[in-house]
Amino acid sequence: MPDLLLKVSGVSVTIPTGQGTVHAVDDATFSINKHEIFSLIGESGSGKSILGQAIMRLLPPNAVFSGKVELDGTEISALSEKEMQKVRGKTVASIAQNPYLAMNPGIRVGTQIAEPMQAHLGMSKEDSKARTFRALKYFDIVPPEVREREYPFQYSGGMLQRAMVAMGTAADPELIIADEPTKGIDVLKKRNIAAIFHKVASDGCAFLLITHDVGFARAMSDRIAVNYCGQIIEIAGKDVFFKEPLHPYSQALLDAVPERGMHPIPGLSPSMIEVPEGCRFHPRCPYKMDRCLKNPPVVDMNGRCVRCWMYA
Ligand SMILES: Nc1ncnc2c1ncn2[C@@H]1O[C@H](COP(=O)(O)OP(=O)(O)OP(=O)(O)O)[C@@H](O)[C@H]1O
Repeated sequence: MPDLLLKVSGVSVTIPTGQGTVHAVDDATFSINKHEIFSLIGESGSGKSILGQAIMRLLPPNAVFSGKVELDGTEISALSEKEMQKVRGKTVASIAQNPYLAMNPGIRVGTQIAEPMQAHLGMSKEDSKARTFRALKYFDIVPPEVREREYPFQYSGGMLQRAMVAMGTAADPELIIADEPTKGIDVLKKRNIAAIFHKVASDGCAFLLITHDVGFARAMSDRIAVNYCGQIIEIAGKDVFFKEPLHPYSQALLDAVPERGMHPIPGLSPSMIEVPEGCRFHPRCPYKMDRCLKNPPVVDMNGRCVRCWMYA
């Protein structure tokens, strides 16, 4: 039996806006095992980041959350903000999209990497400094005694990205949530990020990768979840998923990648405010049936899940 780390049960998030209520996440249910790399893929605006924020409890202040998130047996969705602050960084850490926004420009990089070690592991300044040196070397940020004293603007983009991973992993979290780690970076840097993540994962850390980069998800993951219009519509092991995606949206998403001819997905992405009735993909689905106007059940086939009437 794999060792369960994260269990997300029936999580929904709505965000009231002047234009109406955004149904950002609807009934998300999945789990991540220890040491597993789990990717959440899907079109831009489909609610992937909001789901990551819901797990970290870093939602916009007006967002309405329901459901349950358990991490290592603790229901973190029921913790007070003060208790959650201890969990953030220590058990679950996030790596943001943009290192230039995520790191404080006025604080030396070494100090920023050492901070979670002091806050979460109770390390002294000296011990955290020694460990920061080791982390900088580990992530090829050298020479550490020079780099440690530098500010973010003195780093190259790739180096800063690695420093951000060093910061995220500083307190040995069990789970890292990385939101679009390859956004806007070239192929070479993407390979670097993949290598770094594999290195961290081989040391025992699990990952929730949030990405619309299907190729990156394929190279990295053990399992894949596909998000469409706020709902997870398929979860499968990486190999079976890429060999035989079941949901018509998953099939269309894979056909849209360059290796498969870049066929555009027909129709427009639906509004997250006025979401389609029943199956949210039915207005664009080539296999649409009458019953697709009703909410499809999630069909579980030995751990492979698909939200589609064709398999019910
Ligand atoms: N603070 C907010 N207030 C209102 N709506 C928001 C807010 N943040 C996100 N949304 C909306 O929630 C929906 C989901 O957004 P989210 O950022 O999670 O999508 P995504 O799949 O991560 O997209 P991307 O890949 O472009 O980051 C979108 O319709 C977005 O406009």
